[in-house]
Amino acid sequence: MINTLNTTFLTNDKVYSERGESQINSLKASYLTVRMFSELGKLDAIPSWEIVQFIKNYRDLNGGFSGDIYSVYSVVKTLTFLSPTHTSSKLVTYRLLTYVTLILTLVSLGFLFVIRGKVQKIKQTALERKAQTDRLTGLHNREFLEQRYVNYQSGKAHIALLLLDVDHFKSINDNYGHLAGDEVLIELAKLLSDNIRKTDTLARWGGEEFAVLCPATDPEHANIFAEKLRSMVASHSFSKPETITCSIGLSCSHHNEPLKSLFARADKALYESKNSGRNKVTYL
Ligand SMILES: Nc1nc2c(ncn2[C@@H]2O[C@H](COP(=O)(O)OP(=O)(O)OP(=O)(O)O)[C@@H](O)[C@H]2O)c(=O)[nH]1
Repeated sequence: MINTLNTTFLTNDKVYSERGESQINSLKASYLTVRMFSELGKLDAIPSWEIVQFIKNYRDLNGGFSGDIYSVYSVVKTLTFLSPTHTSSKLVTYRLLTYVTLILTLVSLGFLFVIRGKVQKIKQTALERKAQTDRLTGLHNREFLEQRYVNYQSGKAHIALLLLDVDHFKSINDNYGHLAGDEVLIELAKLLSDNIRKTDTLARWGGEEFAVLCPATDPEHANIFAEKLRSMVASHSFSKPETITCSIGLSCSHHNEPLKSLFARADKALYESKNSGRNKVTYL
């Protein structure tokens, strides 16, 4: 197209015009504008830089465009922008960008979904752990021990339950203060947890009372273990007061015995240990 224009409209004095002769800029401009519009369908075939270059040849002496040529230049620019190739390539780009954005959004959403699920699980686990943990000592609480008992019950072996209660704990509070009493409970919790098997479950049953569940433990070994704990507590050096003792009630489960009845015997045994002078182990 540019060659055609060149040969058709180039005048002797190298000025383009409507009729190939005119030196009037406005005529050149209007012709080129109309021509560009009519070529709109073919605009794809002409690289825009070629057209732009063509028009740039009309720079004035100072290197700028005269008003008319400048308007043609602008029209070409606009037409180039509106040309099907330009539009369609833009459309492809937009479409591509949309797909990429969509994929990125989906991936991000999926990622967020997974993260959210994990955070929720962590929160849930933390909540469950909190609900099953004694705040003062950090030991498991009664609810946790009850659940463990159900798990232990799957086997046929004995399960031993020890109830351990600090002797005269009220007098510790009275003589040394409630905080010192708390410290005794914390120290005792650590001492006990350091001296049970990994398979045993230690819990703070309430107040100054602790419980130990020992799976696969017959009465003979449960007695030996309870006695070991009792003497260990009695000989341990605590902060304030230095010495404390504890009484222990012990029972071993019969086949499929509910925790309630196992606990009732251990509690009765503990009561007997207290009544027979404390710092003792009783098995029932
Ligand atoms: N410091 C402290 N004291 C507690 C806590 N829980 C319960 N107690 C106290 O423990 C004391 C238990 O007293 P009692 O039930 O009379 O038993 P005891 O003085 O240990 O006497 P015996 O069990 O018969 O040897 C009460 O004074 C409770 O207030 C606790 O978390 N911290």
